[in-house]
Amino acid sequence: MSAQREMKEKNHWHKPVTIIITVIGVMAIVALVTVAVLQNRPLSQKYKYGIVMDAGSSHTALYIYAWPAEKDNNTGRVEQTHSCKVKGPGISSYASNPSKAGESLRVCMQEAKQLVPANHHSETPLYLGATAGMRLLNLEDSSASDRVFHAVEGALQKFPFSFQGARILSGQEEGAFGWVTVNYLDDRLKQGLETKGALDLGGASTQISFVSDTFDGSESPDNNVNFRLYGNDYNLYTHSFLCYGKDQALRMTLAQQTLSGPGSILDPCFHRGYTDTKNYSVLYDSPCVSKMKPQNATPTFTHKGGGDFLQCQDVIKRIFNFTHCKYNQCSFNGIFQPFLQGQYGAFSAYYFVMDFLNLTDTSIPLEDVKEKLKRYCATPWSELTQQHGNIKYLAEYCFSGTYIVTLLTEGYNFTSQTYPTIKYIKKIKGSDAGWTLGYMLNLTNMIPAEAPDTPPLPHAGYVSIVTIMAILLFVLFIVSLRPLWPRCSKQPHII
Ligand SMILES: O=P(O)(O)OP(=O)(O)OP(=O)(O)OC[C@H]1O[C@@H](n2cnc3c(O)ncnc32)[C@H](O)[C@@H]1O
Ligand SMILES: [Ca+2]
Repeated sequence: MSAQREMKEKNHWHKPVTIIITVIGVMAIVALVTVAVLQNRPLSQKYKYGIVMDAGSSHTALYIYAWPAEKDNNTGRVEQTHSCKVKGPGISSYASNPSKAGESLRVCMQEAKQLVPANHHSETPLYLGATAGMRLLNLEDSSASDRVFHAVEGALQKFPFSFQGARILSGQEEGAFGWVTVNYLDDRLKQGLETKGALDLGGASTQISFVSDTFDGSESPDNNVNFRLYGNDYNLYTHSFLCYGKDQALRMTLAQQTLSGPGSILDPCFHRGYTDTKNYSVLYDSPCVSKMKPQNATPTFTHKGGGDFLQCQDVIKRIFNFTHCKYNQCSFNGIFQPFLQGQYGAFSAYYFVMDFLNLTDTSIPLEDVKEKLKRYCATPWSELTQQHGNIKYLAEYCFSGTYIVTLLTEGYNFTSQTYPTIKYIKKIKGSDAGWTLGYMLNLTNMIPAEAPDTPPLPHAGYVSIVTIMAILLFVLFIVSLRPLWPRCSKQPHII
């Protein structure tokens, strides 16, 4: 028993001072880890919002974007949380009744008011950007375009957002911001990866934008946009072809076939059995074709389908001018274009049309794409309407598919080899491909010119290291108390 008492006396762990030191040590380490972790934890996710209205030639769409409030500068963080398609045509169609243009936006704006939290309304920027439809109206009748903008601005100002104005984007801006959107959503900008080109086919204009090593801007400064994003310089080639969106291209193709003012035409881009009566004054009511209007023609003509892909390609080719090029190389209409390079994302009507035709898979060889189009165009109109009902755009898909293939190959010089570099896309990571996101990122300065400083460690790594170090310190502390440990080996044997 005396040996047991002696052992208890030698066991310093039972000394109050040792117990106090150990407890304080443990508390200090727990406090250290807690403070370090809490101090550096990511702040609670508060969001900021931005709204962009895309006033296109064929329709207007509203997009709501949201991003974590404390991380404006981090790429890939801004996401589209909602989109709303405005009912009715594009705002340029309201030239003779501008107040209706403003009214048409109301439903989508009400939706935005519901979806953006009320306490964020006044700090949420709202932009409206108009593209080729308003560009054409502005060319045709600038005071009519001013009246439309006036009505639209009046309607948007009535909402509680921070309205930043409505304006026409230049073709350059439209092309460049489409490229920014695609590469931002793909996370290529921040990581300094090779960028993707952007192909946008609208109703009234079409844009091509890409980075090419052979292009430094000197040959054609009008087609050059320079960006410095996240510490990388980009020399972007971009061009917007006004009148080469699919609706205006269809007008031009029809105009090509009615130059002499015939009473009827057999259009190879429409299906056999298709027939419609069209008004000359309606067809030629656009600056893209107004100069070609035949004199002394009857008011209407009969538009009949011939259903022939190859002939359709021939009439489409006639709207492209390949005769002059003052540069080393051109796409068409004497416009400079450097060598194609890298991958391309093709969106808007490129996607709608190729999706309908089941041709979004670009691993299908270009020759097979043409063969499928040939068969599709040769399908009688009655068979198509039986199969699909009377859906919108049905009559136009033969033209549109043929136009896309012709624009890409004859216009932009894509070949059978380079065709697979194109991907037909609608959305990237949940956000629509288009110029709107790039436009907002630019106007809110959300993409910095220089790469932002990032903490050397992500939060999880930081927490792990602090915890491991604290445990290590604790173990060392315990080991350092070794002289105070009970000496088990010298314990007297109890017999
Ligand atoms: O860029 P701009 O030229 O101003 O025109 P937009 O912005 O109005 O043009 P969109 O990309 O919205 O649409 C391009 C064209 O595709 C048409 N379109 C929309 N949905 C379609 C679908 O499902 N199938 C075929 N065409 C479609 C639309 O009417 C336009 O003619
Ligand atoms: Ca558009």
